[in-house]
Amino acid sequence: MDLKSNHPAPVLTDPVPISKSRLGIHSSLLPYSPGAAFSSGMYIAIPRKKVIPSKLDDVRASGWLDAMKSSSPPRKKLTKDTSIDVGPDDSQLVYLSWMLKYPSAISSFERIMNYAKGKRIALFLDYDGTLSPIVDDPDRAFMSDSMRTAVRNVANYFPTAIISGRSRDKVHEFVGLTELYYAGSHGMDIVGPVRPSGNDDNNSNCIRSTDKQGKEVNLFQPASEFLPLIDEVFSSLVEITKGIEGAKVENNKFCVSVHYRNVDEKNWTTIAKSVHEILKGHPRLRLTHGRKVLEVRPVIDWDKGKAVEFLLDSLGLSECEDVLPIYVGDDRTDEDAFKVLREGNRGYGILVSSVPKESNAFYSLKDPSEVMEFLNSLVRWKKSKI
Ligand SMILES: O=P(O)(O)OC[C@H]1O[C@H](O[C@H]2O[C@H](CO)[C@@H](O)[C@H](O)[C@H]2O)[C@H](O)[C@@H](O)[C@@H]1O
Repeated sequence: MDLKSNHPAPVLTDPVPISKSRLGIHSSLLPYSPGAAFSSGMYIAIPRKKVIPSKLDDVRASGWLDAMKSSSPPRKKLTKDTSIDVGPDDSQLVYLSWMLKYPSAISSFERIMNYAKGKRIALFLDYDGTLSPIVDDPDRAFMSDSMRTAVRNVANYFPTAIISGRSRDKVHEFVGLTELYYAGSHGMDIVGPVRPSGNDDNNSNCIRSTDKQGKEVNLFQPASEFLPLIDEVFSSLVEITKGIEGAKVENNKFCVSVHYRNVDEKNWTTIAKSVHEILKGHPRLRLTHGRKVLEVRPVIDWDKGKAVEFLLDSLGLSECEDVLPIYVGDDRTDEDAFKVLREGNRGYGILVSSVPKESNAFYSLKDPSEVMEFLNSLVRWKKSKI
């Protein structure tokens, strides 16, 4: 295998993801990595700030527990930028008012397609909660056959990539299609096309390889040096949480998920404390919050937004006025991608949510069944143009 790519290397920075700043976790509570710990020269050193204290009170003070509680549809709903308590009768009204800000991508379909006229659409899809419904057992989050058909059809007409927090192998196994590109571990493990220009690469994290079908691809793993550490931390987390009923630790290759969906709420503090204990010994790792899951990942400046940029570049679609990227996702980690599209005024983020949430997305869809409807509409629209 020879080394190819000219994508810029990730730079280690002070990571304050949207999710954290929104959740009240101050950046100084996140672990930092001393630059000296990195060997590849890819990273810019930043000074180590605060060491996270280990006391249980600090787990609470850092906002972890609040974040854990808010990681499932809460009784508190958001109207505009305000949190208020509402009764069940009001919830529909609140949802409708939220949809004024994030209109349905189905009812706005014509408008989106008017904007897409003359443009090439590139599609990016999250997996859990977007293509498959959220279920209690992460190993059984299967997508339906009809969704698979919809994704296959859409990938026949538009360059399409799945960008998931899961390991790339796992999400590929769940989706089971060869027509698309896959990015696992929140974009830290990408198999993308060999760039059309065939440009050579001086980035050691990008490797020219072949996929299972024998097609030439680029494998990009910006956190490859973290692999042994992630394995070690995975084992420690399995060990430290094994007495907590319902806890499940998932190895996602370049990140680790600690699930608490099936843990009694009275034990969430114990879960938080366990993860906190592990993280405080590993300043090169940080925490993000997902849907009833704590995710431990390397401190590198790489996320789903960067993965979208990388894939657009690999597809020869970056810096093109006539390209319209659309990203569909449901999770806090998808906000990084929504933000990239919104800030660059480049394309549309579509948030999948049945409850009001502040987001960097432009549009919304209620659930995976609406995602499927949207994908089918895209295919019908494209066919009508041919
Ligand atoms: O980026 P994604 O594809 O959305 O992956 C994010 C996490 O999804 C999975 O967990 C979530 O879905 C599970 C199955 O429905 C659910 O049980 C869990 O509570 C959710 O957090 C996956 O298991 C994680 O590893 C991913 O990081």
